[in-house]
Amino acid sequence: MTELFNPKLPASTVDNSRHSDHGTSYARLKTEGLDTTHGAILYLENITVSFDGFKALNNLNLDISVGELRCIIGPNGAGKTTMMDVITGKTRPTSGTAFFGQTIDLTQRTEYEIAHLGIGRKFQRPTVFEQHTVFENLELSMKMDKRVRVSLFSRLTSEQLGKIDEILKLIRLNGQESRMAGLLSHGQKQWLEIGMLLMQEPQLILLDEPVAGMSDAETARTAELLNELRGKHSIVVVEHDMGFVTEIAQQGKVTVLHEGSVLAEGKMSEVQADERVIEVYLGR
Ligand SMILES: Nc1ncnc2c1ncn2[C@@H]1O[C@H](COP(=O)(O)OP(=O)(O)OP(=O)(O)O)[C@@H](O)[C@H]1O
Repeated sequence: MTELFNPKLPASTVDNSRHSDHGTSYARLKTEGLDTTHGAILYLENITVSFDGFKALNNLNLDISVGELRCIIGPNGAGKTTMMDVITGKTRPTSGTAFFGQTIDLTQRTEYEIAHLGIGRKFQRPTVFEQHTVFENLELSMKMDKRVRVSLFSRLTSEQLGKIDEILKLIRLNGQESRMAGLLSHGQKQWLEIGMLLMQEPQLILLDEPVAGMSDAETARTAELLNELRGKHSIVVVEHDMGFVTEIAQQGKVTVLHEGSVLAEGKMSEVQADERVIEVYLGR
């Protein structure tokens, strides 16, 4: 399910120029209303989550930089989903801090507030409005973003239409805008949902196993899509498909979780060569 948000920002922080002087509107790396002076958008420090004494996360530390595309891998039960749940406020850590920018402690915010602050999460299974067209799905996402001053029944401006058009191209659904979303393939629904997230211009995007269940061709296209978003958004991807992770990680950092902690972190080639990672996850 996509979590929709509508950041409650003072009008002065809303950048109305973003559609005009930066080319593509989705191509704008924004940290509106967020203090990222030290370059990080997310800092998890010593996060522990105990379920009846069992530590799903155990002193987890993680920093994500503004504009980074970080892949998180690790065996089943390593704590990847629990980590995403802590970031989005679904699970409260037993101890530790989770900062969004320099000043916002996510552990003190509700799930609803966190979504409104601009952290967008896409769960593994796609949830689109099946009875609506592709175009309407994107339109509805934009209209649910309260920063955009339109009602559900108002007409779209040419700028808004342009933005939908850009996103349609990015998610490879241009030419399919009149199709019912329910008729799309699994992969196309996933892309549409990513497009719906992008319509809301999130500050941080969390993707949970985006290529699970996709065909090889769809997986390859999803890698292309994420590579196009590289440097334009701050993105955390949890994924088990190592071919896909290699494609999107490129020279960036990959974090390996194991038993609730970071086991290894570095370039994909480095973590793939790490004996401990081979032992617990990748195999010989
Ligand atoms: N609500 C809960 N109550 C008790 N234990 C839980 C709860 N949620 C998660 N766990 C346990 O915490 C550990 C971490 O689970 P988590 O789902 O975060 O792992 P994961 O890395 O996402 O695994 P997968 O790759 O299979 O999705 C697992 O052992 C899981 O059984």
